[in-house]
Amino acid sequence: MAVTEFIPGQRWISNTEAELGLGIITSNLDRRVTILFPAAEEERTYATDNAPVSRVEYPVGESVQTAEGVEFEITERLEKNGCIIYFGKDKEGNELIVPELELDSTVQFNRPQDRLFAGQIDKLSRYRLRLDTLEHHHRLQKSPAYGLSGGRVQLLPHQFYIAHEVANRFAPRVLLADEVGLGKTIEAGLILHQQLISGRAQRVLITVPDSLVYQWLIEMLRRFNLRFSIMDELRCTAMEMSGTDNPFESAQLILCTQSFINDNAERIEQILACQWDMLIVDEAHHLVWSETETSPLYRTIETLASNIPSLLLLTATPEQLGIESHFARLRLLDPDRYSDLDQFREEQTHYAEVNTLVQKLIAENGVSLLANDAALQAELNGYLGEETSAALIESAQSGEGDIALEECINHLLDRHGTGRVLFRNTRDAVEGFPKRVLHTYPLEAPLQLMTDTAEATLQQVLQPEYLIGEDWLEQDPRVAWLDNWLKDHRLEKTLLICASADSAQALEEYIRLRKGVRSAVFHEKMTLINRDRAAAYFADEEEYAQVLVCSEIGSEGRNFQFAQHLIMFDLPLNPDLLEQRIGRLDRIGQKHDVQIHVPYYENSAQAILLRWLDEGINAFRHTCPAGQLLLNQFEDTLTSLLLDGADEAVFQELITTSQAASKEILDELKKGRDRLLEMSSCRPAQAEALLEAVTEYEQRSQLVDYMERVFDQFGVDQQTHGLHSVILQPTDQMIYHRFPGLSDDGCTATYSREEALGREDMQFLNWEHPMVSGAMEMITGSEFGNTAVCTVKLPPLQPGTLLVETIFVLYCAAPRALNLQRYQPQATVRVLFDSNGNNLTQIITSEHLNKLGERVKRHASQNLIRHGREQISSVLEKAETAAEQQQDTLIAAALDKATHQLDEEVERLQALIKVNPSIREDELSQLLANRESILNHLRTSKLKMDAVRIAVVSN
Ligand SMILES: Nc1ncnc2c1ncn2[C@@H]1O[C@H](COP(=O)(O)OP(=O)(O)OP(=O)(O)O)[C@@H](O)[C@H]1O
Repeated sequence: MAVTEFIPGQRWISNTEAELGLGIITSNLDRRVTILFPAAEEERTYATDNAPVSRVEYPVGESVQTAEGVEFEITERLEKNGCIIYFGKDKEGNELIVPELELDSTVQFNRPQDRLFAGQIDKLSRYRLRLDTLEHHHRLQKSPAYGLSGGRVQLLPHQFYIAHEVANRFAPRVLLADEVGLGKTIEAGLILHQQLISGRAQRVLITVPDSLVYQWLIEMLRRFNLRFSIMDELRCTAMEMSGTDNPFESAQLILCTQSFINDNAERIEQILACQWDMLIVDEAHHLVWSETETSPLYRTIETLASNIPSLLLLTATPEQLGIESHFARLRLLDPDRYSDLDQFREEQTHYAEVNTLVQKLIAENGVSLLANDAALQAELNGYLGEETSAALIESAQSGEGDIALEECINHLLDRHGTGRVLFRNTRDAVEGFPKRVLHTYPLEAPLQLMTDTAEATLQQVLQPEYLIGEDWLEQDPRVAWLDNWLKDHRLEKTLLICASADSAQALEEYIRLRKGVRSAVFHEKMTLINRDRAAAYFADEEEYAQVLVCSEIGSEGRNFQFAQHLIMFDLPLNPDLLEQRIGRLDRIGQKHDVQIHVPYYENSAQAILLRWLDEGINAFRHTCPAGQLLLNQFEDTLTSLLLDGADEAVFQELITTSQAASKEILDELKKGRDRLLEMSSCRPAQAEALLEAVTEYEQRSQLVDYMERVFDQFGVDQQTHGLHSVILQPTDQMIYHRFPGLSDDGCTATYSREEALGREDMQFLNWEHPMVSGAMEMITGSEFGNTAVCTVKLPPLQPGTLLVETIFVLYCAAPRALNLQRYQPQATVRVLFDSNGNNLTQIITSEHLNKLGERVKRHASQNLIRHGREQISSVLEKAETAAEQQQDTLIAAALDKATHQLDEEVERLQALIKVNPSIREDELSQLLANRESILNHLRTSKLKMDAVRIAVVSN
């Protein structure tokens, strides 16, 4: 660039820092030019021969503003001493004379045409990246897997089915009740992630038992890239002392323990003062409720639940505290629907009838029954109404039996199942779990216990260390047995659970200090940090504790599936607690059979309980969904046997009747609610289709290609690390100071889900990772790559012809949560005209230009644009007109798709509401309101020019 071109008073704009606004040349001395940017109050000095700036000259007809904010349209321009004087008229028709020095400095050149004429021309590679970004963005938003594929998790059908079912609702309120260890935390994470990504939720509160707070923190971060802030009394007080009014306002995602908020009026008030979108409560079986008494924790959660739109309750053992508490948790989800306990009890009995019908349809001759069996058809009428069932029967009769059958079952499950509020997958339905093997070790009872235990309490007989007295560690044969067992299994990680924290503490101290065992302890009386330290020591792969001694409640919900041995130092009376214990090891990720070891005294209460749990109700080797019901039924007989000693005949009778009752209840559950529940918790065909959509959505090779270009353009250094992984490092050449999701130290990242599952030290790069979505947002939300100039050799065209390619997007200022893109038929509208006004859109494609287009140096491009400005402007006008002609068709197509989909959803919900009381009225009104809002916004969409590429035909 010639030195003389910079003249003080001229207006220029920075090519690399457009956000500085319009600059003024203040000096041009010694081959250095200084530019003041008044809007940003910044000054820059550049070498005159390579200053990254462009001259700004407005053409006649353009509307601009003076520094005082007066808008005027330019009618004439005059150049004087290298600077321009603009003449124009303001809105009132007053004439103005404005030297360019007095123009508004805050202008931003974001529109592609403005940038183009301001000489801000991007590289061709950036232009192409912008267009690809728009396409990817649109494809992702339209996919049914949108929001669900970002987690570092295995693609398990039962989890994705639930997540998809729930995440697509507005303000979902559900109870996630999969059996222990099937991944409720992951399901909640998937739902949460989807709601956050789609903009349906922004502020989330998770509350969990003390022992799980860090586990949740880590799971959310490493699996879903969600960074929660832990809030506790100390942190709140510290924040308040440093001037924060309400500590809960300080973050969007907050995690706290249930003990912290329990009955804590002041903190609850602060929580309620914030606007939350979602509340997640883990181990929700702690929320105790009966018709006569409500626990403080229940009341606390009830207060929050009635103020927060979306609610996820998680428990593996929903009926652990009885049907009342189960009912009460459902009541938290929907107080209107669950208002009467007796009615609820009654309803439970009807599930069997629906299930019988479903089972008939599932049977081999289901299609023929549907088509021909008058009795079944009459029954169907009763459940689905005349219209629906007639249509189904007719399609079954006209050869579309399989489709009709599937639809019929779906309708029945939808309308008469429990699936709307309650999801429960069982191990029987989810494959791939290892076996459970029980080892029992009869021991001789210590002398004290052989004599007088008549006055003993139930707790004492079940935890006999309380009977033995202070020196139990020396006297208790279970301790000696443990010592020997650990010696024989030195290399095996073992989890030991006993009921009480005190016993756990004493036992661990004893085996560590007296017996030299590498051990750690974990119970509710420890600080959270120490608990997590102990768990980490146990989990360590090299320097690990051989045994982790846990109390009952302390270990609830924890992940210890890397261990294979579980010692039950005592046994809980409640089979659900037994299941919780086994569930620490028997969880997703367990690679071996689970070995359960139970040392017990012969002829003691423990021996009785062991046999009842094993022989009577088969609770060790298999999950026992009937556990609570069986305990209710037999608790009196069982406890009197435990306290008074075994009368063999009575005991045998107990075992036999328990077996029979267990079988009966299981059969009943299979016939009724549980079978329906299981079917509506995961419909395999839909789950499979969803996982296919997730795999399709992932398109790993496209992502690799896309991100390589992104990193390259943004100046992030990438080195190949492995077959699917890269090392990413920020550099001094980055075009912005920071790259989203990339820390100053850089990171290693893999594109492979399989590798990411095994290598937690690596980031899992997928379309929803913050680095990828952040980069996409940076590109589409800014002017990045929205102008380009190239030359092309296209022999039939006259050399010198200008080709103007314009890209439009259908734009609408709507809340993100409405996700309007999914209804739009295409990502962009492309129009291409030559300078003679010929529409060549169909003849010269983007691919042609991408392939044949050759780079033009910046200075030459700027000159070209300056000289061709008039021609280009008139072509751009034509392009806008041509695009506008498509606008109505596009909007109509979007409206059509949205109406079709939303009407279907509304109809489904309306039909459901008539027969299934689990649908909340507000769900329907919310859906209707959203439908309205989506359609209204779509109607106001406008095509907006997003990018321009000028190609000059060369010879
Ligand atoms: N899809 C998945 N991919 C990888 N790991 C998973 C997946 N689902 C679950 N896991 C792992 O399996 C274990 C059990 O999952 P999770 O803690 O979510 O189960 P849960 O049902 O909440 O258990 P609990 O009933 O004990 O509370 C965890 O270690 C979790 O990380």
